[in-house]
Amino acid sequence: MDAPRPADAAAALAAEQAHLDRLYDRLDALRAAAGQRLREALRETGGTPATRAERESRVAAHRADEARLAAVEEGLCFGRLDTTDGGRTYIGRIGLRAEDPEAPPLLVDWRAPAARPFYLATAAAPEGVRRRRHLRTSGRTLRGVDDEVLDLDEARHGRGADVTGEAALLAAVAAPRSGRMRDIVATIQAEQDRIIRAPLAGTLVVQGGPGTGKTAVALHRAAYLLYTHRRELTSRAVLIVGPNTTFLRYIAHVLPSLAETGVVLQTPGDLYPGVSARRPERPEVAAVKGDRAMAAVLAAAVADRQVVPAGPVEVPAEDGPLTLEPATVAAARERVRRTGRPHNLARPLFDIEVVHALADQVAARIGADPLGGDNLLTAGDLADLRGELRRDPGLRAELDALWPVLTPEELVADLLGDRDRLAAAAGSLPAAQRELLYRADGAAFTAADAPLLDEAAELLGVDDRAAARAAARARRRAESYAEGALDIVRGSASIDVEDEDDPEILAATDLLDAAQLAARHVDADARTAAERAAADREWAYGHVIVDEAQELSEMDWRVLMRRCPSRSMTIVGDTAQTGRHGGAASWSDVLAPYLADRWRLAELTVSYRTPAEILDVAGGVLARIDPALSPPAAVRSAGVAPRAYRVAEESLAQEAARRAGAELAALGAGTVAVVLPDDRYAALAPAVRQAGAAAGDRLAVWTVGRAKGLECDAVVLVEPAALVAGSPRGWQDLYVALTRATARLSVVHAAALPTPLAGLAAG
Ligand SMILES: Nc1ncnc2c1ncn2[C@@H]1O[C@H](COP(=O)(O)OP(=O)(O)OP(=O)(O)O)[C@@H](O)[C@H]1O
Repeated sequence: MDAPRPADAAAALAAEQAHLDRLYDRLDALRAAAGQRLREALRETGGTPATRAERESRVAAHRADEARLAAVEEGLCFGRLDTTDGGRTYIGRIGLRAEDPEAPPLLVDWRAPAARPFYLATAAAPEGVRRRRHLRTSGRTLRGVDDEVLDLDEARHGRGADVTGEAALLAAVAAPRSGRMRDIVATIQAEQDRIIRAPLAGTLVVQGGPGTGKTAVALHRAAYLLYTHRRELTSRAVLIVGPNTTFLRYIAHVLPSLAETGVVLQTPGDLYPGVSARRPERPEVAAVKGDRAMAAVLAAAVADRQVVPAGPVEVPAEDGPLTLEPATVAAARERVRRTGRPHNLARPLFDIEVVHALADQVAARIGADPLGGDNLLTAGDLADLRGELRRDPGLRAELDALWPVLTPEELVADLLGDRDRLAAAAGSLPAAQRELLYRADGAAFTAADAPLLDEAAELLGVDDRAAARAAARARRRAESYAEGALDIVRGSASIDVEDEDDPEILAATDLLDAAQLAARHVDADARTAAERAAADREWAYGHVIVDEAQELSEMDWRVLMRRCPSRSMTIVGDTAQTGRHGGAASWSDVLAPYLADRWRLAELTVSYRTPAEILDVAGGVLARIDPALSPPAAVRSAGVAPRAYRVAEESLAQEAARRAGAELAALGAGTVAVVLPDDRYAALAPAVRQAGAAAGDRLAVWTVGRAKGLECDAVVLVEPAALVAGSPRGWQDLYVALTRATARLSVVHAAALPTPLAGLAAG
């Protein structure tokens, strides 16, 4: 095929640069306008509470606009589609229209239907696309273009450059990594695009090996769904759950650059609002807490707090002491339990039952007819008697002891901190597991406690009558304020409107009554849906995305399913990487309790991170996990074989630091991670960090748990045998550790290497 003449190529580049310039001019104009609107809104002052709230939300919207336009500066336009009918479409991070609304769009958003062929068209199925062009830019300058000619006729006649889209992909995947994830909008692959644009409804599971882009796809799907179902999802918000805060920091910047809001990012430990469960937990304890058996344990713990006294209890009362018989309490408890109400919400019913029984007791004593006839007390007397009893502080204290109103935090802390309570509620668990649950120190909550707290909240119910009464009081206050405001409007109507009786003229009072005006005032909650969602345990999200989903426990799943009653979910993960005891072994096991088989599976098969040389080694480890599994195909090879360095035990830290230094030098740019087994972390991490301090944030020191979902350019893996021996999921941990690198892997060890690594060339 003939290459285009240099003069033609230069002219084509100049034409593209001119188009880019037009796009950036338009972007600048939009940014200036957004800035102007923001400044104007900020200058406004005063007004009623309602107008102030309205202004605050306008300011927030203008700020979001400014941020959205600033975030697309780099790589604003990255593609061009030429269609067989002569059409030409530029694809970019956002859509841009010319000032003239009739003119064709200057730039089409990558999420719009018109952009789809950019990701899907192939020579075999060109979808009307003649040529796909990738634009390589840095800042506002065009550096070059890569063309794929999909019209075979044109390709045969040698028009168009013979460069494929692979160039852009390979450049992207081989670029050095920083500590932040980048978006992949310019190079989304067809199998990824199908997942990103899958319908909103239903549950989609995305299974794929390390580096196949699961996280990238999940984030781009969030952006796509928010774009396509904007109204529905910005009001209900999208929840993205990732394994730990390091991971959330790593991905947090991808979404703003995709210009999205309405997203809540949380770890499983954050899902119970108000408690940020960060305390570390031993894996075997987390395993017990994560088992679904804990749901029954918590239900039993609640039941255990509904006490029947061992013998009769004397309750001091005004007209002489009363006796509360165990049988009376047991009968009251039974009747209340049968209502199925949550514990706290059932308490008033329990009070009524007990008060009735005691009132009958008093009535029998003071109203008995000496002649043996019916009781002499009237219904009114009896009601008075019950009222007195209800207010009696002695009886209230007794009721509090028999059926205490509890917060979830109290229930869980009391249970875990008391062996007797554990024995009563967790009798179905083996004694060793009960002992693991016990904690003597009453310390802060861990991530594995968060789903227990959430479950406890479900079982206890929130008695929000006090809050509802307060809200009603606030509403009444606001209504009387609004009534006053409307009076003023009515009073001044004759001044504002010349002809009061003109039916064509609507006064404020025709459109609003005090209650409506007050409701506007009270409901003006300036928080975004995402902020409200994060603070509300009962929020039902519009869509939930779970990353590294294989790490969630059965109890975590119960929480997530409660947050997403519609089951509109995207679940991404890799069951071969499950590190948590009690994490997912198969997706059907995880989902069956909630969905039976009503979920769809999509698979990703190509690794864009890990080069062929490293995947070869990882493949041997994967075979140890399950001989039926094979690693994803590598999109490229790095040209460097992994190496092993054997040293004496006491030199592990020193050698790891030395290797890290050598890798940093070999890479030039990019990041290195030293991955340590959990049981060596405390001993080795400080020395490695100190030795590598000069590298700054180009060097990270991770345990495997921390490394989940992250990547770097070179990995120095220390003592893999300890990694394998350190956990029942040791092989999975090794598989994760090996597959973090985009380019280079070295292994530093004192003990013999695990068999699949035994063939590594010695360094
Ligand atoms: N289409 C693509 N174009 C460019 N880069 C891509 C593409 N798909 C994935 N990548 C890159 O490959 C790397 C791995 O992606 P990602 O972290 O999403 O994989 P993963 O499947 O979640 O991996 P793991 O299972 O290890 O967590 C990232 O750097 C990502 O940006």
